[in-house]
Amino acid sequence: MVGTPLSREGLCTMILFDAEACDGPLPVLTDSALLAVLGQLQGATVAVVDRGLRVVYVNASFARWFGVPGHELIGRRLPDLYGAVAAAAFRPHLERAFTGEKVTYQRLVQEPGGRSVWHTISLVPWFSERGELQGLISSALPVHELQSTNEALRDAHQRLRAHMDNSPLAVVEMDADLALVHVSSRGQQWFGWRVEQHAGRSVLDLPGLETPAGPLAEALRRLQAGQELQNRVEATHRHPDGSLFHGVWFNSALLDAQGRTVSIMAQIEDVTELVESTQRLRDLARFDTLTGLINRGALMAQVDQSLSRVRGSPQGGQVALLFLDLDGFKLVNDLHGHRAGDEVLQWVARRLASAVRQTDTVARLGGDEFVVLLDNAVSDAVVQQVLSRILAAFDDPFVLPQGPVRLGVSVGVAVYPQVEGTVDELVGCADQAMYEAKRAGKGMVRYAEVAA
Ligand SMILES: Nc1nc2c(ncn2[C@@H]2O[C@H](COP(=O)(O)OP(=O)(O)OP(=O)(O)O)[C@@H](O)[C@H]2O)c(=O)[nH]1
Repeated sequence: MVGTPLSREGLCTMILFDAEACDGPLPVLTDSALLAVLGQLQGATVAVVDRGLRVVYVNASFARWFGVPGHELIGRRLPDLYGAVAAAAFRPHLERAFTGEKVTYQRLVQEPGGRSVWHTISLVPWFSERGELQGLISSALPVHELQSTNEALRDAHQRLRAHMDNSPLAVVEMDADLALVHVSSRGQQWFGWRVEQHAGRSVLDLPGLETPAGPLAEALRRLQAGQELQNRVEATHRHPDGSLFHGVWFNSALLDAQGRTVSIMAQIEDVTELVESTQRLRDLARFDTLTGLINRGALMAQVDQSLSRVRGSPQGGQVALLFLDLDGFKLVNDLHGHRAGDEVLQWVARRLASAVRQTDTVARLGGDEFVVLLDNAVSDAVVQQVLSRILAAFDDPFVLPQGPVRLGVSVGVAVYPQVEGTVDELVGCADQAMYEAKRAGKGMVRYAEVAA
């Protein structure tokens, strides 16, 4: 059939199926491509127009659409049939098709019953055997279901994206290789990631992750490997302005029918405030708020560790506890007020911290009581040296706005293993020795008694 001119009879035979369209004068169409195209258009609403947009062929469906016998449409111009508004809407498509391009577009069409239905409109250029453009074949097929489904999907997608962007969490979507696919606006803000800029790069290689090789990488790897469907992990990040933030990543994997991970979504919650307040609480539990030195509880834990280390070490070693109580401190409060007393305690803390070695520990037990713990390279000579520096730290007066204040200190010393016992016993021995120093006249140093 290809290449055979289509005769009036041939076309009429074809149009016999479209009885309404067939009566009346018919043009002779002479293109095999036209025949081929028309043959494939079963179920479609079809019209053929010449270069002047005059109708040369319509099928029954097209005639039904206009509610007139087909022959009444032959010779009429499309713009006249459809009206100016509709014609203006499809003119650009016609113009493209007249350049020789096959054009497909979708249009909401009012059906004869009044129902609006989405149609796919195809405009196929119709060429003569000599390659001259004769006109266009227009076909319309209803695609309502597909279109509605697409619209519903697009709506759902847009709603989901809007939810993602409104969420207080940052949402990051990755493919199975952890390459960035989508990042919500909050994620863009927190991490500085842009899909246009970072698409295809593994999230673990992007800027802003402080712990890329740590637990986060491991959690994502378990999802990639299909070992878990969801997990939760904490990680520390940096905002584009350089400030730190702590995030909890709630990750989930999407699997295909074969059970392979195809997508990973992370929803990240900013828990910086929580982490910082927990840290503050921990600090409060460990540190003395007035002086910033560690407190009694933290000191006891540290002495315990030091004793365990020395006891467990084949080389052994010494641990020295220097128990300090200020002499006549109550008078500072009484003379200058509690606030001045606080200031002196802060000064004492600073002077003690600079009197000891870097590896030594200074703690405030409460009131005017301090403990210095020496647990590293301790010898009798070292204890002596540190003691004399501590005593020297009280040589100079503490200068308050109210005037200079002179203070002394009494010190009790307990050195393990010369003094044996539990942490409490050791600290108790140093405390007892400090009382001996007080009794001996203050400003003195006394060693705890060594068990016979
Ligand atoms: N300013 C201030 N005073 C405190 C604080 N804690 C305890 N004190 C006071 O410190 C004093 C400690 O009492 P003592 O050790 O008996 O007083 P002291 O004058 O040093 O007596 P001696 O040790 O015998 O020389 C008390 O007056 C407490 O009220 C504090 O945090 N700030």
